[in-house]
Amino acid sequence: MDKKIIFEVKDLCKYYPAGHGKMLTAVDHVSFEVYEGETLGLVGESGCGKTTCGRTAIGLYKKDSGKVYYFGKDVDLFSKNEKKEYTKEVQMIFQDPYASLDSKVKVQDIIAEGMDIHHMTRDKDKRRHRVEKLLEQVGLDKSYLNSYVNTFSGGQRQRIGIARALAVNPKFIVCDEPISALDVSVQAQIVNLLKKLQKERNISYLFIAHDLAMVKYISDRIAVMYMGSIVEIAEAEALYDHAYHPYTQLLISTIPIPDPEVEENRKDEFSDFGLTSEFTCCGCRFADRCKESKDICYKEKPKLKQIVSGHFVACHLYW
Ligand SMILES: Nc1ncnc2c1ncn2[C@@H]1O[C@H](COP(=O)(O)OP(=O)(O)OP(=O)(O)O)[C@@H](O)[C@H]1O
Repeated sequence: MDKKIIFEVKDLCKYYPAGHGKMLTAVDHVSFEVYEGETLGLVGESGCGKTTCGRTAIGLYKKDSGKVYYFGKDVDLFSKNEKKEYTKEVQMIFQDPYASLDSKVKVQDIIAEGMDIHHMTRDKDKRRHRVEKLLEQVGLDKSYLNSYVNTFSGGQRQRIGIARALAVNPKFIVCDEPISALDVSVQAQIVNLLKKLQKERNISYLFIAHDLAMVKYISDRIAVMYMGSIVEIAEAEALYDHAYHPYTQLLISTIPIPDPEVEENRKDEFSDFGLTSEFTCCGCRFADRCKESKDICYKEKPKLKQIVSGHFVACHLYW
């Protein structure tokens, strides 16, 4: 059976003013699709544009160019009602559960915020009952209803953030590094909760992360981002078994191995590349860091092309 695409971006671009009349290309002609019920991981180093990409894709930031389709329909052509439905069905879970939840607002009002905005119920008992159910679904006691989050741990706060997103029955959630601000001991719990909820509700996720081990665990497919562009996209297993792009290979090689000797040698290997954020106006942005770069890599930006079924790579080494 064919998988259904629920969300798609084509040639998405986002620029930021960078002073002296210059613009920073944070998202550079990015295209991807998200299937119903799947998790698409989006990985890359800090500052490569993951957050900007996620936020621009769902309209939290205004795009400079490109198209976004939801269930095949161009979101720019939505009617007022379709737009309302879209903003209900597409939600976001934020990186920092301390900054994203107002500590002066009661838990039940935080969770019910979207329900109130979308007038989902005017009946106070029904509203409370629904919030209690959501608290249970995210693994919190319903007695927290009238509490404030300032006494909560990071993990508990993130569960509230998840309940808030779930309250409006979303079909697609952008999870922006939802575990990176949490203790390692609770990270797996939150990821497992997201997996459980996805199974129960057939939600699709765009899961933004820089922890490759965790993203492999949660994702069906993974897109690798480097300086604003997607350089490789494939099924999670395929990407880790056989990464084609030299940048993906480098990223995978930096996943920690619990052996101090191996780690020491690998540190040297990684530092050879040197972290550069210089802008290459044409050509592949990874060329300066790539051990295998050729002339063409400095002249022409490589296009994302399918190398084997379902596995796309933007690299001149293969064409
Ligand atoms: N509001 C803004 N104005 C100007 N530049 C910005 C703004 N927001 C982000 N940037 C820049 O855009 C680039 C991409 O940032 P973004 O936060 O999207 O990356 P990221 O991959 O999500 O990073 P991180 O993992 O650290 O959150 C960075 O160079 C960042 O400094």
